[in-house]
Amino acid sequence: MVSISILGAGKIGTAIAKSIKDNFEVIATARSEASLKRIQELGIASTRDNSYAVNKSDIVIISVKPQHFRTLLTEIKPELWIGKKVISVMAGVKLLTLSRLLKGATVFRAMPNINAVVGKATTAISPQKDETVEKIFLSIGNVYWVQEELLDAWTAIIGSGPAFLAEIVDAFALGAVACGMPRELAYDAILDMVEGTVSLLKKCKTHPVFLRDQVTTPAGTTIRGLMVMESEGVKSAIIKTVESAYQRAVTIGKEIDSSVQ
Ligand SMILES: NC(=O)C1=CN([C@@H]2O[C@H](COP(=O)(O)OP(=O)(O)OC[C@H]3O[C@@H](n4cnc5c(N)ncnc54)[C@H](O)[C@@H]3O)[C@@H](O)[C@H]2O)C=CC1
Ligand SMILES: O=C(O)[C@@H]1CCC=N1
Repeated sequence: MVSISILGAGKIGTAIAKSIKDNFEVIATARSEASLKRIQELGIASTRDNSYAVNKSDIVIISVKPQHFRTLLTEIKPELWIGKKVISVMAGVKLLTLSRLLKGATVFRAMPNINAVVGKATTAISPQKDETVEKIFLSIGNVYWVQEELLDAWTAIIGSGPAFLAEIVDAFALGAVACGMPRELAYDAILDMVEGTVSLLKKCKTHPVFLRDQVTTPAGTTIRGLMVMESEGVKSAIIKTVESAYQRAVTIGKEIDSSVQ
């Protein structure tokens, strides 16, 4: 069985570990006693020793925060990278930086999202297709092989996107409460509505603007809401939200890269 180590089993690392543990031999690393125990309770081997984990595995997934990457590397003997496939899910960190630091390894950069927790992640991977790497990420959802140039944008839209959508869902719920709807009912109904809208957009391959126009009855309710969205700059705010997250991914990449020159 192919063995995989997951270095830094936090939110994303643990979601990946849980999904692949039946098809791969998995060992996950963490720093605190509580995290090590939490991983063990999921039926996954765990250790604090990153060198030991890398040494034991064919494939390594790096899922610490970019800011913790350098420290992590100091804990691993450089010769251990030779011959390994190493997949980084860290935001921003470039393939060039990875191959500079992980000499002798074949490096991949993947960007999943938190929907991995329910097997519905949407992951982009670079640089080129590898069956085992693809199998790992198919365990948590859909996989797209893309050019590395797209990964920072992917991070901003697909990686961070669940957080932005969660904010929008919450805003809908607050609106519902403002109109007198009980909060719990509002959340349930809003999530149903979001799911249904997504199905409609996907199934009919409908352009979002066409769907909007189908809902918008002349002199009806929707146009009044759309007028407020327009005057409050909601669309523009969302475009800027994504762009700002993208810029941060680019900056993280530069910061990590310059720290290893
Ligand atoms: N949370 C998300 O939705 C997504 C996160 N990512 C990326 O995944 C990475 C992890 O993000 P999260 O899981 O959200 O963060 P997290 O903070 O939940 O997980 C990181 C874990 O690594 C551990 N860690 C740090 N240094 C370590 C070391 N030297 N040895 C062992 N463990 C160590 C931390 O204690 C923590 O548990 C980041 O680089 C982020 O950019 C990518 C896609 C989505
Ligand atoms: O916020 C972050 O930096 C990470 C990357 C994508 C989602 N979470």
